[in-house]
Amino acid sequence: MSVDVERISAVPSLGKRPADSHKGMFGHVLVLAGGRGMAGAAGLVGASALRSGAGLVRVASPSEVAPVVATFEPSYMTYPLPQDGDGLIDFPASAPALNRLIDQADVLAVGPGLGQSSGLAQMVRWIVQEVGVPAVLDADALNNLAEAPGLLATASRPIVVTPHPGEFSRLTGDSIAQIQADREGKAVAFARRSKNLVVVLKGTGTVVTDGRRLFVNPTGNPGMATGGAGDVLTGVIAALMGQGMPAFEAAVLGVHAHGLAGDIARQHSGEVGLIAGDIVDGLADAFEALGALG
Ligand SMILES: NC(=O)C1=CN([C@@H]2O[C@H](COP(=O)(O)OP(=O)(O)OC[C@H]3O[C@@H](n4cnc5c(N)ncnc54)[C@H](OP(=O)(O)O)[C@@H]3O)[C@@H](O)[C@H]2O)[C@@H](O)CC1
Ligand SMILES: Nc1ncnc2c1ncn2[C@@H]1O[C@H](COP(=O)(O)OP(=O)(O)O)[C@@H](O)[C@H]1O
Ligand SMILES: [Mg+2]
Repeated sequence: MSVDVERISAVPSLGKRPADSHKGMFGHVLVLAGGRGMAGAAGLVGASALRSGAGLVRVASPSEVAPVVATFEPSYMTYPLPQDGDGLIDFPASAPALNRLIDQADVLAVGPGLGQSSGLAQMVRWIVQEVGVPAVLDADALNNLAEAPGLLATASRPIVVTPHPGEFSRLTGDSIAQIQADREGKAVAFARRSKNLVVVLKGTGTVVTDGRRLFVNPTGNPGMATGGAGDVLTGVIAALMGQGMPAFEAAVLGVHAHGLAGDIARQHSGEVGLIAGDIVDGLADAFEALGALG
């Protein structure tokens, strides 16, 4: 179906770092992710944000999950939050700690592995409505918003949402088949709910749109159909926003670099053996390649 938007094919680049760079110049990312049994999701977001150039990454998770997340990667910091009986972040009990962490953050990456609860639904609504820091919302951040997707229209700062078709179906009420039949049109319509909203509708040929512009990603491969591949994308886009890229540009570069990292990972692991950590490992070469082109 044809959509009335400006089609973008050029991929923005990060630019060269000045010789006197320091980590304060490249953004502090706060990751809110992980729940009982899903420590890996938090680790993948944090590691991919670091591999995408973030100056500093903090990962906050439920108290039983945070020490596990800490064992994956020494280069990010981890913060245990009060948890409920199911091992999920307890909100509003976590609000004071979250306020302190958010004060130190340039961008939030929220959702992978969080789980769903009434407290988490309250937390995500609070983040959308009350918190002024730009954010990437993925996975359970979106599932917890499914009862009130209209709140995204009220966003007063840039928000990037990164649903796969199943999550987009929960947000919009359309079936997965309806979404897949009109990926561009559905993504553009949703993005037009707010001037601050960027939609990244994932899957083969991921669609990125702010409602005015549209990019369809050519990179990536079926080896990326593996658990955690999307968690990696969340960290990539957040890191690029933290480095000062506007949300739409960060989403376009992030999606492109993530797919390229997957293509690089395929050279080593093949499509069958590829796992999400291989995509994290491919990011360094992907950004090197894009830097050389840009
Ligand atoms: N290591 C960890 O800790 C990991 C933790 N993770 C965390 O797990 C949580 C649950 O997330 P999830 O995505 O696995 O489950 P869910 O939202 O029910 O999605 C499945 C539904 O979506 C659909 N669907 C999806 N893609 C589609 C496509 N391209 N095209 C078409 N349909 C598509 C699919 O449809 P189906 O094929 O079944 O018809 C099905 O209905 C979440 O918090 C996540 O962050 C994971 O990241 C893994 C690693
Ligand atoms: N066949 C494919 N071609 C290109 N990209 C793919 C393919 N399959 C999956 N991906 C990418 O992998 C990621 C999967 O994300 P998601 O479904 O959220 O996984 P998870 O929640 O397990 O991390 C998305 O970025 C998606 O575009
Ligand atoms: Mg996902």
